[in-house]
Amino acid sequence: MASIPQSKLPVINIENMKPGTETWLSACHKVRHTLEEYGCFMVVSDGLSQDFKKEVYANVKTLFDLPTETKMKNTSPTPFHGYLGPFRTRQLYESMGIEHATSLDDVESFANLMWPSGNDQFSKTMHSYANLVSKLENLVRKMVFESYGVDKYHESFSESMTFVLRLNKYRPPKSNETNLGAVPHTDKDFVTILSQNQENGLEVQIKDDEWMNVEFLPSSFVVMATDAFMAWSNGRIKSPSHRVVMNGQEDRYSIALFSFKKGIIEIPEELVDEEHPPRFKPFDHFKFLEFYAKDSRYLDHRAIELFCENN
Ligand SMILES: O=C(O)CCC(=O)C(=O)O
Ligand SMILES: [Fe+2]
Repeated sequence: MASIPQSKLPVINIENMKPGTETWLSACHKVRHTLEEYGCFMVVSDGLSQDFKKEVYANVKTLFDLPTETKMKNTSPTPFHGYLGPFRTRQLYESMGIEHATSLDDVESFANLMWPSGNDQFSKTMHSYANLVSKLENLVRKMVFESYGVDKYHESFSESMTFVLRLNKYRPPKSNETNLGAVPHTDKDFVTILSQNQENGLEVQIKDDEWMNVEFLPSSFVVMATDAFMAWSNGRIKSPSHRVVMNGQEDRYSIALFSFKKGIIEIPEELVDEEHPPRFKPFDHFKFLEFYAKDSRYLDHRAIELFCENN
């Protein structure tokens, strides 16, 4: 079991390992056990150099500096995939979505919407970022599948994955405003991978009444499990509740890569037995997202429970 120093997210090294080696297998188990216990961990990645990160966040800031009516052109038929302006439960928040961000054409289409003659630098940078992070997403899933002995499903699962890159901005609160940038919630994609500029604010609920302040290390990402990943694992993996609290005086920017599976997610038969009867019926991931967009009565894991019960 991963042991963690008091109030620090576990940091796991998952890069530069050869599948099949003992180091690899032991890392796979560590990833799985940490996701079962905490639902999230931190990865320090060679790919996120200080220079690259600066370039990524400079581009994100340029994007948010555009007029609101331009940003509102970022629309999508899929819920939570386009522009989100500040709203009642997220007054400090503004967010944009780049769908299929691992395809350069799609990032360019997004940039063409935002800037009349496109923005090559933005497109190249965000596309490289999306590729780096989607590789990490793939690796995390592979490690968990392998640790559960269901690696044979990994490849076909990966072929059905699609990614949206969500760029977030949180402004500091005015004196009469709440400092809650994002209310407590669990994520509805499959694996979330987060980074931030230098401003902290993410908090993860470790126990009922205990919120852990996440301090991102340089070059780090936070890997977070979700309701869909929890359901796939028949309830073994934790979908941690998290929130954003703005204590600083500077704008906070973060980027979330959300992965979604096109089609049905079902519990592998290997994770079902007499002691572990299936807790979730097979479900269509995007239909779950549509359901959640219409019925957001529960922001936490109860949403997937309700959806699977009634579909
Ligand atoms: O900004 C962050 O660090 C977290 C964002 C988040 O939780 C989300 O977009 O679901
Ligand atoms: Fe989230």
